[in-house]
Amino acid sequence: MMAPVSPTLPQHCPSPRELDDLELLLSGALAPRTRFDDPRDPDALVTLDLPEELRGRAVELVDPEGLPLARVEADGSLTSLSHAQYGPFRRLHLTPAQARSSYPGRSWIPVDDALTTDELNRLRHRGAVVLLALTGVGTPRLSPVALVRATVAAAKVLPDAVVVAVPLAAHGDAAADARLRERVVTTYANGDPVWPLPPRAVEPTLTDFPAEVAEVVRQDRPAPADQGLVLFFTGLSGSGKSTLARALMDRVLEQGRRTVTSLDGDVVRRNLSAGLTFSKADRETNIRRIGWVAAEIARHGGLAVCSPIAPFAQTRAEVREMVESAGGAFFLVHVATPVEECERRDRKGLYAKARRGEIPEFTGISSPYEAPTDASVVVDTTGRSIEDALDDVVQALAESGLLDVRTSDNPSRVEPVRMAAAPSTPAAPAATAPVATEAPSALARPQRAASHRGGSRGAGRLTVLFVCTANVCRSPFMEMTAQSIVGNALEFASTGTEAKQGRSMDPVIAEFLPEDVQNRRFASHPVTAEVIEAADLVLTAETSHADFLTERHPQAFRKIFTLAQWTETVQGSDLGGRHLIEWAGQYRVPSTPEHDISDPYRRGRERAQVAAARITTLLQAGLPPLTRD
Ligand SMILES: Nc1ncnc2c1ncn2[C@@H]1O[C@H](COP(=O)(O)OS(=O)(=O)O)[C@@H](OP(=O)(O)O)[C@H]1O
Ligand SMILES: Nc1ncnc2c1ncn2[C@@H]1O[C@H](COP(=O)(O)OP(=O)(O)O)[C@@H](O)[C@H]1O
Repeated sequence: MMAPVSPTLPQHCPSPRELDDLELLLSGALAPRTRFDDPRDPDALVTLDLPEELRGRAVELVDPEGLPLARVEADGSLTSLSHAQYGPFRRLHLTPAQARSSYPGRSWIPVDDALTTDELNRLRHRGAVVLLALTGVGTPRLSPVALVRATVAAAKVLPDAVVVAVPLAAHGDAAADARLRERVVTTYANGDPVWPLPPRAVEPTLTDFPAEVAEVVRQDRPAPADQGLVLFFTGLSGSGKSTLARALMDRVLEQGRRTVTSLDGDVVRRNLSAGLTFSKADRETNIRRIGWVAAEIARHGGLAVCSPIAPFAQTRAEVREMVESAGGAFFLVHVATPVEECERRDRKGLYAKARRGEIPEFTGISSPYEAPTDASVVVDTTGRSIEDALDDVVQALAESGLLDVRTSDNPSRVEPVRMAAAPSTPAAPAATAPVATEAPSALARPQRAASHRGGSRGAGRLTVLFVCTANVCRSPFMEMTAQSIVGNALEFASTGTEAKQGRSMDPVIAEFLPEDVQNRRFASHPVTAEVIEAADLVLTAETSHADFLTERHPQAFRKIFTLAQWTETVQGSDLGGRHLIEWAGQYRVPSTPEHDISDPYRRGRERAQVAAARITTLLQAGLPPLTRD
């Protein structure tokens, strides 16, 4: 009997294990148990863990999508509200009663792994059989869906076999789970013979299965290098998580074998976790969100690189669990740079603020960081170059068999460049990284078929792309002023994150263009992946433009700066051209709100004049170094 859905009851989504148990309780497969925490459950296995505030109350149990499944009373008794309608192989999920009426008089074979050719040969002599695929959380060595697929494939090899799927979960007590399994199988067989397969002496290999079964097993257990993978960097602010994560992503992208999704702490907080604070609860929510997204990426065989602080061991463990249950591998990198070094770097000035009490709950100062005990690799970046520290991660990854991005055979690898001139921050990397004595090697550059706006790329000439919002005011002003400053030494283009095609330049700011470029024709262009790819350097008006581009074109992040950030970064460097861009990509000063050139469009002549003057000053300082060899 189905009870009507009650809108007034509090709802609760049970864990995957509890959902499996619920299905079997409602189907009668766990008889004599009819409820969670049933006194007739001698092993107290089938339990329901309700949140404190719901205990002792009637509650509606819902599936992860909110479909009400059952009502559980204060005494634990259950009333079915609806049955799960979908899910792979749902048609094979029969209740014991349905199975009995559909398949009387057959032999029952409990199955919890793909069946080998030998095992199937034994079953050939059993006549009509039901292969009872026990697919619950934590039981099969294959994923639940793959177990059913493998069992269906195996049934086709037999003369007369059908498949019934039962989500019999494991509860963490091997002996009690074995008793429960026997009981469930007996309930299904209902007096018909049960033929368990004998235990295996050795683990089968792919050649031990019939071809169709082997194919299912192969797909479900990909080689480590083909598995979904989550690289999770954890450590204090300023420890080097983002730097190492980015450098690693570069390696992956250079290889071109895999795509990669970046879930950087700062970027996630501006998007997925916008509005969250740094309280313990909000940090946990933040990390769980990252974990959820990363696990979904891993589920589809992708690679996610996460770099939040993630200070709590329990939440990191939850992420590991999410990723592993999605079939992915979880590789934890502890960037263990001590707080003293992070504070000395203080790239964002946050430690100083935290010391002054201006930032409450700052990790490492006034909020805890629980160092992992389960890291796959631990890297202290103090006094080491980025490449050197990265090598620890790369080596450990290669040894794990999960990902090999070693580059000894890769001629395009750029060795660390000279660091004679560090950016103006006191925590300049020159202080922590050894100075390489050799001259920087030339960058190997991919051949590009198309160049922006049809302009042919001159021999070795660098292309600088300017970006603002609509490509009618700040970025065209940058493009034309840049041409006036350095002439043909560099190639320039501009675009906008929300630009339309073919709009002309704002006449108000155009008034302030240098004379030699006044009255040039201009038409706006929306940004495209090709435009970003074709540029050697991308300079934006505001941080938001740089973020916009970096999030959509993560492989280009090294060459994307705000104009003011670029100019500040390269001041004092004696490098030039491509080497300068490469160096700045590694050692940029952090972008700050003060770097933004705010939009003067339609805000009057005076604002336009201020913006024009600032852009001109920045270009005069930031472009000439690019023309050096
Ligand atoms: N109170 C406090 N504690 C720690 N960090 C703070 C805080 N307030 C702001 N920030 C800045 O936020 C970045 C850390 O965000 P995360 O999302 O990685 O933190 S957490 O994992 O949720 O704990 C961190 O960036 P990273 O330096 O990249 O780690 C800081 O710049
Ligand atoms: N060996 C190294 N590995 C990583 N970062 C380093 C290293 N040496 C110096 N640094 C500097 O330390 C800072 C680390 O900042 P960041 O990567 O943003 O840290 P986090 O993401 O952990 O906050 C950067 O300025 C980086 O250039």
